[in-house]
Amino acid sequence: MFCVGVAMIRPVTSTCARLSSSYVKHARYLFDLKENDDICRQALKSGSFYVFHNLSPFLRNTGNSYSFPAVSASELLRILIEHKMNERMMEKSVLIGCSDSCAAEFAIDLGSLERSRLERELCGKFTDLRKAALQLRLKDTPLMSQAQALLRWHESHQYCSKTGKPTQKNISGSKRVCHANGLIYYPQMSPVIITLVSHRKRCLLARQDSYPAGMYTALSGFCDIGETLEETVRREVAEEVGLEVESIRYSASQHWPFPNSSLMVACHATVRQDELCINAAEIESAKWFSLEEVEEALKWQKVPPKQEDGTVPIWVPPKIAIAHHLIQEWVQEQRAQLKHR
Ligand SMILES: NC(=O)C1=CN([C@@H]2O[C@H](COP(=O)(O)OP(=O)(O)OC[C@H]3O[C@@H](n4cnc5c(N)ncnc54)[C@H](O)[C@@H]3O)[C@@H](O)[C@H]2O)C=CC1
Ligand SMILES: [Mg+2]
Repeated sequence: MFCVGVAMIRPVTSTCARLSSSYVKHARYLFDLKENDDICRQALKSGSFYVFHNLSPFLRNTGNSYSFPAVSASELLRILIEHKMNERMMEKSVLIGCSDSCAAEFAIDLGSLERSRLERELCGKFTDLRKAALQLRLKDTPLMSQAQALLRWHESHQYCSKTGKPTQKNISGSKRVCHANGLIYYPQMSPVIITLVSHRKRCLLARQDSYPAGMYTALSGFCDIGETLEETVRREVAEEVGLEVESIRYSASQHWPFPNSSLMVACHATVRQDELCINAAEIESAKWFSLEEVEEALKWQKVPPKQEDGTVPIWVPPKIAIAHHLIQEWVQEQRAQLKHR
């Protein structure tokens, strides 16, 4: 048996014999859902739906934490009918994944329905994405961010930039097509590098004037067109703090939904010397930090309160940000080096 609700429709790719790995089966089913409108339309009838209202995700308070719950297809249909909406509105959904048991998962924006009534019916609240990202369990935030990013992309790509005519999404929402000239638009992410620069036993953290008071983080910047990631690291470090990068080491990556979808590529870099020349147009302040100072900054789980002198202690981005991961990684490496000395 392949998957619930799609047995009658022949999948495009899943006919390969001996797909033993469940991960591979899962990936192939997702491919079918993305590419085949009939399979995806069928899956809409049995899938689950994460709901948004004007791009704010729906969260439910579950006592000591918040969840990002999904509604079933039948529940969504009932809501649409009760709110006097056409049931074809379900096709405004975008595919965001499928469960281990191959039940398709969609996201839908119910911004045209009355918000407070929906919140009462679903027993929760539509919450601004930034606030929601801090309230939700860490493991649930990537799905919520991905869903919002895809819905936002569709909302802002309704017209062809060449012909000015409306574009039409395929059922899964993996693309939009301009039928006037056949142009296909795919959801976009902007590549951004984030680099934790270090020199001997200290690392460099910086802040922009738009950051919350006291928050320092690693250097970041969008890739210019035609640049490699390594070139972006070198340019951004030179541009922002006037240092020349000596070596670069890849660490990890992350989808970041604020303010538009970015693919954050996180690296460690070392520099030849430590004299800073800060570019005031981009950076408000940048400083070298010792291991002890970074450990102190990492102690704050949320925005620290003001001290008696009115200043806010130095803190670093929360765990949802890949910057936090980079800084933690550096701390661990420093501690390991101390042990081996
Ligand atoms: N997840 C994380 O840990 C972190 C994420 N970030 C994200 O990284 C991104 C880049 O941060 P910045 O250092 O401010 O970048 P940046 O140093 O490149 O400066 C931003 C400027 O770059 C220009 N720019 C070039 N391409 C752009 C594009 N595709 N979209 C928007 N602006 C573009 C604009 O003039 C913009 O004002 C931001 O979206 C920020 O939210 C930043 C730090 C930590
Ligand atoms: Mg920057």
